[in-house]
Amino acid sequence: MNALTIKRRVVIPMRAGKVMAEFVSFDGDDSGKEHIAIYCEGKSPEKAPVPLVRLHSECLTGDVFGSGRCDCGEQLDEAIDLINEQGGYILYLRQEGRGIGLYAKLEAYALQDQGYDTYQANEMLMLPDDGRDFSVAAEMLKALDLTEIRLLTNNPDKASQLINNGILVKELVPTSVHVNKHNRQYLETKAKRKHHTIIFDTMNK
Ligand SMILES: Nc1nc2c(ncn2[C@@H]2O[C@H](COP(=O)(O)OP(=O)(O)OP(=O)(O)O)[C@@H](O)[C@H]2O)c(=O)[nH]1
Ligand SMILES: [Zn+2]
Repeated sequence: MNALTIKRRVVIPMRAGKVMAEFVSFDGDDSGKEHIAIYCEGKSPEKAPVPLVRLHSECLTGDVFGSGRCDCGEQLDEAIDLINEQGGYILYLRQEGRGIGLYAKLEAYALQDQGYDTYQANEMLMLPDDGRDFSVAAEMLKALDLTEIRLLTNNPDKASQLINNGILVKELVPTSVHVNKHNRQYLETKAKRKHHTIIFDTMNK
């Protein structure tokens, strides 16, 4: 993965002006994917000397349309709340469907409707069960001068990929789990097959 440099910083008032965020674009990524960093200064930045960072993989269905098949939309809202409070960054990574793209994710959903789990469905399509390479996130962090972070995630692979790419993850901050009858099996499968730290006894049915 090439080193990246900052291309542009632009302020965007989010949530009807209640959350002021800076959107940052980058030069140097040959993949052509338009990954974005979203920065909030935080209302009490002195309380969190090591910045909070969320790596969020794009999920059009969840992030934009509030799909109940996953919990991406709720997790994104939570991350915005936290960085607005504590200060920090969301790296919004254009890795729809864990890297397989939106159309393929819809194919995978159709297979899940026939009984396959979230990883088997990808494999049935001859696609990686999780094709995400987070080295680009490490390069985005370096371009932002962030080499020590607190990482908001339940996914151990995000932390290990960042560490392997030169980022010091000083703390793992768990993200909430938002369960419903449509996404329970998806969440359970992530915990079982990919060791996500998901605590089910706090989840509603
Ligand atoms: N292929 C596939 N992708 C899915 C499915 N459900 C959700 N996704 C994608 O999974 C990704 C979820 O990303 P994140 O929330 O950043 O990551 P995570 O691995 O769940 O880890 P956390 O940091 O703990 O939330 C998004 O790109 C979604 O589009 C599915 O059933 N199949
Ligand atoms: Zn989702």
